[in-house]
Amino acid sequence: MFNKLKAKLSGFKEKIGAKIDEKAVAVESVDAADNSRTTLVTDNLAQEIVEDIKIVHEDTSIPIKGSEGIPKTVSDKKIGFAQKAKALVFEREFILDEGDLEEPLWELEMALLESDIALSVSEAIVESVKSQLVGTRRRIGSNTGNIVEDALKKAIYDVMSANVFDLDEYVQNAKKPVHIVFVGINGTGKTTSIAKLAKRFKDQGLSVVVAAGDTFRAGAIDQLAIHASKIGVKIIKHQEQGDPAAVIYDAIQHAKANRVDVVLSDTAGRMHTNINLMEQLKKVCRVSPPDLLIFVDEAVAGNDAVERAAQFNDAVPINGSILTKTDADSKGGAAISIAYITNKPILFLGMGQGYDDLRKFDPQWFVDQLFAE
Ligand SMILES: Nc1nc2c(ncn2[C@@H]2O[C@H](COP(=O)(O)OP(=O)(O)OP(=O)(O)O)[C@@H](O)[C@H]2O)c(=O)[nH]1
Repeated sequence: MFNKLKAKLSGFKEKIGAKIDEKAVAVESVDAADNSRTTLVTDNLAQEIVEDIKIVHEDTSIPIKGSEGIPKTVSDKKIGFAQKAKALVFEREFILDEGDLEEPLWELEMALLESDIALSVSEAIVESVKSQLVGTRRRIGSNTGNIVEDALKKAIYDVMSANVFDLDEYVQNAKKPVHIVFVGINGTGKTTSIAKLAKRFKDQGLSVVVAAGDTFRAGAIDQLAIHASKIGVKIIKHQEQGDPAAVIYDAIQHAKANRVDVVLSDTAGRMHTNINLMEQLKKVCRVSPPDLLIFVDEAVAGNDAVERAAQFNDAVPINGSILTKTDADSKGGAAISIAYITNKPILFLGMGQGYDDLRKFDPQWFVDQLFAE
């Protein structure tokens, strides 16, 4: 899971960590020499100091009094050097500037884009890492790996955690029956996700009915019926090509009459551009207004899934997304981008074909996975 992205993040961590270490060494050598500035400075040592100053000078954009050019005499060197050392090192700390991070941050952005993370999301992550690292005082000898990892974790967590929403809690507390409609294109795992959620709610002690609202695709009704019988929940179905609004209406009536807690309505796969099917979906929502409309797509589709979610959200506002097939996803781009782009939470991740392979989305868990050994 997310192997390619993990490798890229780890590469970035090492690269930027090396940069920080390089700077710490340069600053530290200036610091060390500063402590001995009252001793006699030999020509060799003076040369070393000049080199140190060059490194520090190149490595920082902090304006330092007297830093223009390399001093010419040994005593000039001593004075210039002492001023620089004071400005850069304070109680064995040093400051990272933008120049230190420019190249690795550029590489980070490229790596994020290659991982199918949407452009605006990649930019937000890079900006966050930059603002966390640039201008901050770093203790010489502190663990650079941790510094970088913490910054990356926070940046990724922040873009993923828009409007986190607990569906279990919502369903437990909502007025019954709770009606949830599932939308998305064909073959992404919509029906399987409905079956997984039906089992989840049943395991939580709730009664569930599923509505076979995909009357469009041959075999879709049977597919849902097989799931329903395996899980042991009731299905309401009509004939193929029937009116989905009528099927779903019947499911709601059944739930009300029999005090069923949750109605999960399947719908035919469609794009937001499919006018007839979108009109059909609007009719379903008019006849039996859903409490929640959930968009389902596959994580492996990367940017395509994110774009579809955004387009769907514009056409028929969704309440959140389920991303399926994350077990087969090496890039992680859709999972990282979708909440930020739609401003609606990811609710669950599909992580396999079994009914229990559904994980409640937790941005902290996700971020930890990205940095797990
Ligand atoms: N590996 C993996 N496979 C999944 C996951 N979720 C669903 N699948 C598989 O994806 C395939 C398509 O799933 P369906 O549930 O039939 O897809 P759908 O979106 O309902 O498709 P339509 O009925 O055509 O609308 C099936 O073979 C599922 O077993 C998942 O999280 N991981």
